[in-house]
Amino acid sequence: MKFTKMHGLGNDFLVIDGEKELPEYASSLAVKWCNRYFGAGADGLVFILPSERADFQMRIFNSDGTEAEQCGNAIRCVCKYVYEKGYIDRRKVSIETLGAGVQLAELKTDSGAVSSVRIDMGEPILRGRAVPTTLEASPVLDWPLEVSGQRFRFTAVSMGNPHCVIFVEDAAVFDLYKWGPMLEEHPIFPQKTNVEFATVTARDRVEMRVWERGAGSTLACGTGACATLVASVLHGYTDRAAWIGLAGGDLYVEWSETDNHVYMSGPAETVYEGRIGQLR
Ligand SMILES: N[C@H](CCC[C@H](N)C(=O)O)C(=O)O
Repeated sequence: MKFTKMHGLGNDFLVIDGEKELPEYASSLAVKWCNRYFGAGADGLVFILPSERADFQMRIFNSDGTEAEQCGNAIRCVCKYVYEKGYIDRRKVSIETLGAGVQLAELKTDSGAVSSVRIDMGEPILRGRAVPTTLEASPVLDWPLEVSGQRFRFTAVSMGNPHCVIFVEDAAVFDLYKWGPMLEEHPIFPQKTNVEFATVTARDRVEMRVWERGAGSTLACGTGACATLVASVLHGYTDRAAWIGLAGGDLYVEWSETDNHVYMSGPAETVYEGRIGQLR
């Protein structure tokens, strides 16, 4: 089976095109192919499929085989792919997702290649399933959480997929590998969660490092960047548009006051095309 290796700020994917419907073995294929030693290596496996509601449908599987409702960096890669393959001849494209509805994208091109994509990521869900119903009514933004003796306060924001945003002294040096896995699997998150550690450095800039549900530490997380901006605005730390600085680079995120939608802008790159599995 052929694939195209792509990434958004180093959050990398194997993109599969040409399937008419999701293969039933998609999950096990993700585990096998995303393995960085025994497979091609990636944070996720992405399928571009036909859609009756949008120009295309995107399905995304984490490297542990779990399917995610949405993926910000992958959706930018999908938009780049379909434009540069000539499937569309316009700079606007709609993508159906599993858990975030149909999302609209605007492409910026430079001599025929897509240089960056601006995605309407839809409305943030603030009382999402990441927060148990017992706490749902509370106006409190910061939820208390204790993990092996360490107390945290987090803001739960869903972008179709769950995010737990924690503001820390210095995200760039925070011990992601120690606390990320424990928070990802904490029972307070019935669907598990992506975990963002954030440090506000200006009204228009937040440094963020991410431990992703089903993928672990990645260089960037698009939905996580959106969740981080929303949490920062809710706390009054930043304006409604800011740069989110990630290990792999910067994303520009805006939370519109007019339509309450979150808009994420950033690059997408193609690395190579390959084929995996027995050639004969
Ligand atoms: N691990 C995420 C899916 C990928 C999201 C991330 N790579 C992005 O760019 O949004 C989850 O299980 O919700």
